[in-house]
Amino acid sequence: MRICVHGVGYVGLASAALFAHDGHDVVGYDPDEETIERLNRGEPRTTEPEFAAYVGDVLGNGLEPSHDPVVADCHVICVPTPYDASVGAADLSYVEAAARTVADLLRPGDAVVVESTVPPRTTEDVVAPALSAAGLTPGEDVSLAYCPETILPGNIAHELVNNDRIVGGVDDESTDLVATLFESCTEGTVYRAPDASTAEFAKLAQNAHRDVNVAFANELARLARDYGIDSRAAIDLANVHPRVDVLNPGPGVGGHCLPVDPWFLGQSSDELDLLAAARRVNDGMVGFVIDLLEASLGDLEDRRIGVLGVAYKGNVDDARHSPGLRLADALAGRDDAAAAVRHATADGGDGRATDASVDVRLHDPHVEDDRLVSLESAVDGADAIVVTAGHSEYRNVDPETIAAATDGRTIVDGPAVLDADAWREAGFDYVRI
Ligand SMILES: NC(=O)C1=CN([C@@H]2O[C@H](COP(=O)(O)OP(=O)(O)OC[C@H]3O[C@@H](n4cnc5c(N)ncnc54)[C@H](O)[C@@H]3O)[C@@H](O)[C@H]2O)C=CC1
Ligand SMILES: CC(=O)N[C@@H]1[C@@H](OP(=O)(O)OP(=O)(O)OC[C@H]2O[C@@H](n3ccc(=O)[nH]c3=O)[C@H](O)[C@@H]2O)O[C@H](C(=O)O)[C@@H](O)[C@@H]1O
Repeated sequence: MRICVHGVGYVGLASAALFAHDGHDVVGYDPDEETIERLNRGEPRTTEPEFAAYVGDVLGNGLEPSHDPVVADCHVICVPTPYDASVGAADLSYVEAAARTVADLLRPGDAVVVESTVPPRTTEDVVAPALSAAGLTPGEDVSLAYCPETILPGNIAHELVNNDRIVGGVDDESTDLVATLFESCTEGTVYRAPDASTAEFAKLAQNAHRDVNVAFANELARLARDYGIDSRAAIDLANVHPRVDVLNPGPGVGGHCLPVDPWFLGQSSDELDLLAAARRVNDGMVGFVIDLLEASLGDLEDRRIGVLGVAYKGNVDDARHSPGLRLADALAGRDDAAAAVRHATADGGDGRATDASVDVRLHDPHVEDDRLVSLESAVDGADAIVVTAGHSEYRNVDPETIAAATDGRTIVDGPAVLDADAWREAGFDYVRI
């Protein structure tokens, strides 16, 4: 089958490679020139060697990167779906643009799959009408189904092939056709949803579930501090119960999925309550880190703080909705950060931005960003260091070497990746969430 994947970022490239490995003739279309050039050079944008090898096996050999979309038996839409906080809704402009592109290429009998994460009813109410505008009706002339992607950045090569899938079409024939396509290329079970909207809802429910569960761990961490208890020790003990599985607290929930998907779920409903509270708890962790810094340093005015890790979590290169960047903005007292934190706490949460102007130095070994400096510069003369992403590189940093460079002796270990004893022995006030 000839398949055209629209958008070859993190998700589209993975899907395109999956289809190519199954023997399909795949074109990976992206309007971003650099993305296509990188692929043409055989340099996919990933920090995961296994996934790079998986893509490398098919690049130019079943998977052709392209600046132009092409006629195909199946079109797969993997474009961005950011959250537009100014209007409190998903920005579906990329999905709409991709659907219009597909509409111009569609032939009777072709199939269209939406993989982008979208609010419930998007496939039915946004994609289907855009496709129909060019004359072919989904469910009658062409197939249309929603099949969410569930790969975990950090473990893409494994999850791409092994995760179960959900497929929901605008009619049974669409569901069957797309489910059969995925059954052929994956090892997991492919579940048929009653319709596209149920599949969209289920995807969002998965991410909202994780967001709420991280919020639970984060709230326990804040409670534990008030009792002078190490939250991680308490959580480990709580987890010995066979039906309890508390996640890890940390400096906040980042990435472009968990922080936005609960809002997608509540976009056309007034019922969002627990999920909104969880969002406030997770966004408020930046304020909690500032509390920890103040407890150790006192007033933060004119302090120098090294923030290590601006990726949204350990060992990835993606800095979207990064807790590290939000902390840096809040410490520097930037207006946009203050506004974001106020937004998160509008209902009385306790995240906050400082009024102080702090000299923040950012470091990350995986992310490309002009604001980043070397590790040496990030810690040089620092009053405190905060680890905000649990990259493997930070585990091996020698506390004695850092102590020789810093002015202060405060370290806040957000994801708890450091050797507490070693840092304490080097004279640091070691604090973990
Ligand atoms: N990154 C992840 O781990 C996961 C992401 N998702 C969802 O998948 C979707 C895509 O996310 P990512 O791959 O992370 O985004 P991304 O930003 O890495 O990639 C999206 C690509 O789409 C391209 N694009 C933009 N407009 C286009 C158009 N009209 N036609 C064709 N291509 C276009 C962009 O140039 C970009 O390369 C989002 O809805 C996201 O929520 C779902 C599961 C996992
Ligand atoms: C339900 C679920 O596990 N969804 C996954 C999630 O990927 P993502 O990398 O965003 O998830 P993650 O590893 O939980 O990390 C999200 C954020 O939550 C934080 N986090 C995570 C787990 C934890 O115990 N504590 C914690 O603080 C991370 O540090 C990070 O900032 O969202 C992806 C997506 O939809 O984009 C999805 O494909 C993935 O399967």
